[in-house]
Amino acid sequence: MRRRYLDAMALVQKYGKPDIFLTMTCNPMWKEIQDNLQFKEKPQDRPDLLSRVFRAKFEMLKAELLDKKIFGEVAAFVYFPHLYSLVLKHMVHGPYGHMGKNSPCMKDGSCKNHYPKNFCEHTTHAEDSYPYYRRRNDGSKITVRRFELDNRWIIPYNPYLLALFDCHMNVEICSTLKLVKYLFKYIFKGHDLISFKIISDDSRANVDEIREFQQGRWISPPEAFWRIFEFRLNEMTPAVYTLQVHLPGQQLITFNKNSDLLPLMRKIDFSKTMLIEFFKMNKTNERAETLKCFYREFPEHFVWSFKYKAWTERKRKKAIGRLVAISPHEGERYYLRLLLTHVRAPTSFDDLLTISGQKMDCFRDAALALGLLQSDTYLQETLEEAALFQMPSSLRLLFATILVHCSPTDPRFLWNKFQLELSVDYHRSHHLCFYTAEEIRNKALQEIKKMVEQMGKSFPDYHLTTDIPPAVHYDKLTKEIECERNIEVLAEDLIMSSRLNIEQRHAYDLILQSVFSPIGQNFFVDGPGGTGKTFLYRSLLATLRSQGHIAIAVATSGVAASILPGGRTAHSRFKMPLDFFRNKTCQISKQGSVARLLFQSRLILWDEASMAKREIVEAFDGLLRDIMDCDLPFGGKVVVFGGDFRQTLPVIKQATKQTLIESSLPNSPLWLKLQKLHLTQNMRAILDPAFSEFLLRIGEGREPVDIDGEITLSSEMVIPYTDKEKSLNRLLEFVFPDLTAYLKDPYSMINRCVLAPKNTSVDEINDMLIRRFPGNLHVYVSSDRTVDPRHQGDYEDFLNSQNPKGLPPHKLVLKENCPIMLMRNLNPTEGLCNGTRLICRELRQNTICAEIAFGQHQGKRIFFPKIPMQVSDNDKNGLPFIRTQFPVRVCFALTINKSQGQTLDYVGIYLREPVFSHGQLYVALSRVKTSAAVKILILPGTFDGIKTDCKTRNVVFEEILHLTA
Ligand SMILES: Nc1ncnc2c1ncn2[C@@H]1O[C@H](COP(=O)(O)OP(=O)(O)OP(=O)(O)O)[C@@H](O)[C@H]1O
Repeated sequence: MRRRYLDAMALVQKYGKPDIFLTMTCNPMWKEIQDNLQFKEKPQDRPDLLSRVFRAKFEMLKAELLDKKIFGEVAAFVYFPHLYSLVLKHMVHGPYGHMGKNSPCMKDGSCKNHYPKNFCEHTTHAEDSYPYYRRRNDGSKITVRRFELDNRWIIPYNPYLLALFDCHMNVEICSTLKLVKYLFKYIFKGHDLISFKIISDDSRANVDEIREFQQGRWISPPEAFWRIFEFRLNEMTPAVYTLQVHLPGQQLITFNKNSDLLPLMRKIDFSKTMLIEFFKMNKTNERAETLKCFYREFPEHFVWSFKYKAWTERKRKKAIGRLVAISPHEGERYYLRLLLTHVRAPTSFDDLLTISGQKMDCFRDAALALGLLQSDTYLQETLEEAALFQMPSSLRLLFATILVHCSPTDPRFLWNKFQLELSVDYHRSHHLCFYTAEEIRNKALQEIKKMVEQMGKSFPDYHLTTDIPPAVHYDKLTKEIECERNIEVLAEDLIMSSRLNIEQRHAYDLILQSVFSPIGQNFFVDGPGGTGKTFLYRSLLATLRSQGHIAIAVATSGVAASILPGGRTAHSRFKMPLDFFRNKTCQISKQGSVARLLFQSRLILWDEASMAKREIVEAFDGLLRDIMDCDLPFGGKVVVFGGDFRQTLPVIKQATKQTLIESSLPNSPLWLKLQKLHLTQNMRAILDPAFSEFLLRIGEGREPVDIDGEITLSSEMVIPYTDKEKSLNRLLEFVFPDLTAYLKDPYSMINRCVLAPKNTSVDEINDMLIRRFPGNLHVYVSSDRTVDPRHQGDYEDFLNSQNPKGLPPHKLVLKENCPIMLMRNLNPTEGLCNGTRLICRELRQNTICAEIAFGQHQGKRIFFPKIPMQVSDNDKNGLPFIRTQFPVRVCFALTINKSQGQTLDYVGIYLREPVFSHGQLYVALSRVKTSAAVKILILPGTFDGIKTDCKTRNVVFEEILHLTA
């Protein structure tokens, strides 16, 4: 068994990805086969032997099954060259639904395991989701209990391992935390249980419920066999060392309750513990000195001898270390643990206490000085630090951000302490305008109030002063309108209308005509990437705004919103609930200021509507009908949607192709109500018509594919793969040829980007580039806490290792002048949306000062505090926690989905794995103006024997293109 297990592991290592695990059901037959055949060679080298055995067994079982008339339970017979095997009944799910209404998997009328699955040409492993296994629509069918089932009903299995070991065995990609939990549950859940009822023959006897229902333990014959022979049922590898953590002089010892303590005390050498010896090794052992390990990494390189109480160099076997869990209630011991998890190669307790040459009084202070703990006064320190910059208007925005996003315990204290710094510019102008101290104070307060209200909060809730005049009701109602009216119209946008091409001009005229006619129409501007949809919106917005009308601009994604003047995400503008699944209405009061704004608007533009779920657009329709008291679509307002269904569709976690298509706008009844305006001329790639034509073929899935379903890219576009490091360097050098040059002009870097399908690849590239970027490295460590404080001690390391989507990393590594992206909608009115790109200007301990890099607010300086951010409840890690960190991440590289809508000068596409969803390859390629401005690196997959430099997958859901044709 063990050998088989190791063989299986070898196979997995040979064929599998590093992040996979193996589950298997024990089968005593293996041992029998092994004993009988006396395998000298590895089984996979002797397919002829296996073939004989399996063939014989196959025939035997088939006969038996036929004899017992349970043939229907054999789902499929699979033949491999040289290998014969059976796929037993549990490899097929069903029949259920109309074929078997009482199937145990039926819940609320459908299968809780989501069978039948969709057909799928390739196995794809999307981000944060289960893998979608290949299920070819090749016409194969099997009859199970009178019903014909095809590939959609087959439970994932690994044909090679199945044939080799002849048992239900599968290899799964360990894609989610839930799956890991499931694996452990499988191993530790114990023996199968059944509940049985004993019915008395004598029906008149008294009913004894306790006797009637008993829980019985049922052991299957194979399990009994394994237990009798004491074979191992599972094993864990690598070994895990539990590392002790103790305060100085507080070493732990264990002893028998009957031990005589005095001799014991004399016998034990307290000077030697795992921790103290770890310190000693870091001072005296050459290897330890060069390795500079964290305490938890030490057992990977050294072995602890319990007998001699010493670490020696590890020669064999793998092991990893984990520090014992310590609750924050334990005080100093907890802080010591915190330091040990973040400080490399400490040489003593004193060394841990010494930070920047200064010895701290306790471990807590040391952790605080290293920024590992969030001090009670961190907000105060943040404001103190930012005040030194002497930029009072930015300081007021920071103050408002702190009020709204950081929930200070005593806002009034902060106001009293910093009111001078917050109003210093009014003090300066005091000599010119003769303001009184009271007036100056009120002016600063009014401005903070305005910002707080822009962020959607009520200013009086913060109780900064008692004497601030309450807002006039009318002001409250018009504040959103005022904000919209204050959006600056740029001169370059104003002249755009004179530069429109014929198609754009046609759309522009039609839309404006509708705006000024009594009954508003609704449009959908449909055009491939680069045909100037955004160009058209900008000219429309500029024309209407310059005439004093209200035109609202929203986009589905933050990045696309940041490109439009005054743009906001549709979610923030229409107050869509974050958990749209539970609550499907916009949180806007009909009497409120947003409703008034929508009422008065002449035009509402919604960019990248192809990325929005149809339910969101339907909720928006409901909102407008309600506000306008009109049952026409969108309440009779002129609403212009725009997008391209060749590009990426809504992002829905774990969604199948079917769900994605069903959730997109063309499946809504509203789609038919929208007048379609088509743009066809690619203005972005106007100078490279061949490239423009190639892009369309990619977008519409017309580029020819080979037998593996892959397209071939031109060799000029592809970076040849030699080895990962060299090829990746070539890609990065293409996009960022001279990183030092960007120090002088960081703006020249903002239109260069590496794109990748998944966040993991994006993080890899960002990490490489930030280290190569010139300048001093600043590492900001987040403080992570569980929502339920009781779990803090147990999960601290785990939380730090988590990198959930939408949250900044635990270790945020930044340098001055590097590009960053905002990860929260801090203040959309001031240009601070989720997706806004900025340039880091100054990095302090508690504040980051950055400059908006793009769009209408370009050049504006902003201070960011650390903000507590919570992972969404429905996140798959199953453990809600709060991370306090700067709400930004480095953005040399972006995911393809985030780049949608942008025009870039140079793009490097990093395909560590192929694209996994509709439109991704098209979006990535179509960001640039010519084919010379894009390079692609395709890493060979785990199973690719030969190099496939120029071949890659292009995922196009033709169904959605047919719907919109
Ligand atoms: N009429 C025009 N004259 C000059 N340049 C134009 C015109 N229309 C579009 N462009 C330019 O073409 C590029 C692409 O335009 P735009 O971003 O508006 O396209 P898009 O259709 O919104 O693309 P995507 O679907 O990728 O978001 C931009 O650089 C834009 O300035």
